[in-house]
Amino acid sequence: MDPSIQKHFTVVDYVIFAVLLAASMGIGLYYALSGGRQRTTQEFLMADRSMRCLPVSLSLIASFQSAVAIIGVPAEIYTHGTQYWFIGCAYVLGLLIPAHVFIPVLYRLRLSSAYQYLELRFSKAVRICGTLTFIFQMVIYMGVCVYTPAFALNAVTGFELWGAVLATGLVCTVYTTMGGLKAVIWTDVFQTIVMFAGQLAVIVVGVHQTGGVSEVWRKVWEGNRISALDLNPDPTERHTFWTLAVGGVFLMLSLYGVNQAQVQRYLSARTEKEAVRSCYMVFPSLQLALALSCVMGLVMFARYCGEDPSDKLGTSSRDAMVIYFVMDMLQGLPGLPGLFVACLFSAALSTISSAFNSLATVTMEDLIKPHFPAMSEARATLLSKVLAMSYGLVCLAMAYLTHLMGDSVLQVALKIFGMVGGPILGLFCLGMFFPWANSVGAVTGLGTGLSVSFWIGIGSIISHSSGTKPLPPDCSSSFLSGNTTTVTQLSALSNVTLSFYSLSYMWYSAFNCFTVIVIGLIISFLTGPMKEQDVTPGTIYPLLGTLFGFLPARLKKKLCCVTPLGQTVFVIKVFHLEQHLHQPDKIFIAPFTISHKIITYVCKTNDILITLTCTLACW
Ligand SMILES: O=C(O)CCCC[C@@H]1SC[C@@H]2NC(=O)N[C@@H]21
Ligand code: NA
Repeated sequence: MDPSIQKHFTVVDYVIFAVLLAASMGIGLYYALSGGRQRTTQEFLMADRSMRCLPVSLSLIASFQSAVAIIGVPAEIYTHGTQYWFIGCAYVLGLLIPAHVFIPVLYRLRLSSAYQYLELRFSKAVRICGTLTFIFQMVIYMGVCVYTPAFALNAVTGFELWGAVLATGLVCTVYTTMGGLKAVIWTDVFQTIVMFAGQLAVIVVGVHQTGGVSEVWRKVWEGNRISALDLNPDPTERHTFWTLAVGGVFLMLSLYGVNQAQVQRYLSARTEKEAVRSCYMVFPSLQLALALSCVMGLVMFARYCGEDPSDKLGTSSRDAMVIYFVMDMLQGLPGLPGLFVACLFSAALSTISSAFNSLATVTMEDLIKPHFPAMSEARATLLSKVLAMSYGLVCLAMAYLTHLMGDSVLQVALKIFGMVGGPILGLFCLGMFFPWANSVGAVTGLGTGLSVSFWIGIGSIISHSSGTKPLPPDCSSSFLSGNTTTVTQLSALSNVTLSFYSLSYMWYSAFNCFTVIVIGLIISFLTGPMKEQDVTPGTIYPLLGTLFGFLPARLKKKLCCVTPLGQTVFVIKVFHLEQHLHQPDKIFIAPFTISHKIITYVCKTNDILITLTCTLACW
């Protein structure tokens, strides 16, 4: 780092940063000493299921909006243009489906851990697999979230790297351990406000110092950073409308539909309606968060016109460059650098605390309580606190692992979600939408999904086939070419495996989700599909019942009467004539809604009589 450009904090900045940490601790302490004083796991892990939709919705945003997005998205926009902004289109279905599919099923089962669903629907083994997969995903993700702000600060301000990591980790562990989910949710609310404030400050000052909005727009436009709608269907193309708006839906479902950190927030809402409303309220705030970080990237581009400050910064990472830009903008304004650092750490703390708390919850609910049913409430709560602490230490170790990953932090985080979150999403979809899926199919499907996802994920890192060359850095209009020769186009000439490895990481969630479902179904059919009566009521979401839901009432009435949570089944009963027992020895169940009338089609072959009966009513 060239000392002449090293940015330093004034006392005011340190004070603001310290105030942020103190405020978070204060909220944690308040909830440790008020209410039920966190004496029961219902309060510690589920906030007494008493939360209203506003704090829940702000906490839902905070959980997956960390320093990774605050730093990674501007770096992405600076390097590749605004194509990434199209991920905002994925937020529509990415929140509607959780609100109307996952929340109703999971809320009505009154769970504490999302993975209890897997035991109800499949078996304990499936639940354990789901829990362990979730723990693996969140521990790595937490490492990235702890490491990112510390690394970025160290790169620009010489801020002691591991000192910052320790400070963040410890503060977070303390208030999460003491205040439980209530403290985590209310600190998330406070930290989300600080996060937006910090980003806004940088944008306002940045635009002002770059010569005003029109000047910024001109440079950004001529620098070819406003990406057109890229409808290229090539799945190896890193960012296109399809990979972001469609692939992004599966990414959102894996986070906002079935991830324990979010499910726990839905379950902590007072009523199902409050939970659904909180999901709706996430939409505008998530769009705002996305817009702020994208605009920050554009302002940064207008400021530096894509020049590569690697030599000055001593690191080629665009992530560090974002901090350099911020310190450069806010340098002369005492307090603002401190505000941005507070914003960075707020984003990190709110994500890490959510991760800690959800990890402690699933470890208690899924791995410990089932083996120690007689454990006293006091001991269980104490153990939950010890778990939160130990996860804090594990994530510090994972922070170091991130140091080795090298990729842009946004890319690392999104890859983790795709590689591990995708298969978990597939497991839940297999359970909810396919009643005849069984436990063997579920476990095999998950195992296959994870193996394939790591094969692609690690393969892409080793073969360096992922990633598009950055856009030409120049601001002048001469670079309006825009057709960047991507690595993948070159690789198209090579054999299939390479292009298999160069599948865009934005398709990982969708691809892995479908792998789990397809393998899960095949194995289920081979090992004897589940029978209707064996499926726990309330664990199936009758897909077609809802798809038909939009039909006019008259037609719907004719098609199927509406009963709450009814199971709609299409039963195929196979009788072997010689037995004449009329005892079906095979029943296949599919969640089709054809009609509630009992229609029996009989087809006689030489020795088998098959009756198709469509029964019952739809959702
Ligand atoms: O910020 C992070 O820690 C992770 C990167 C963003 C995660 C995804 S991207 C789509 C969705 N929108 C968000 O704000 N977070 C998630
Ligand atoms: Na956060």
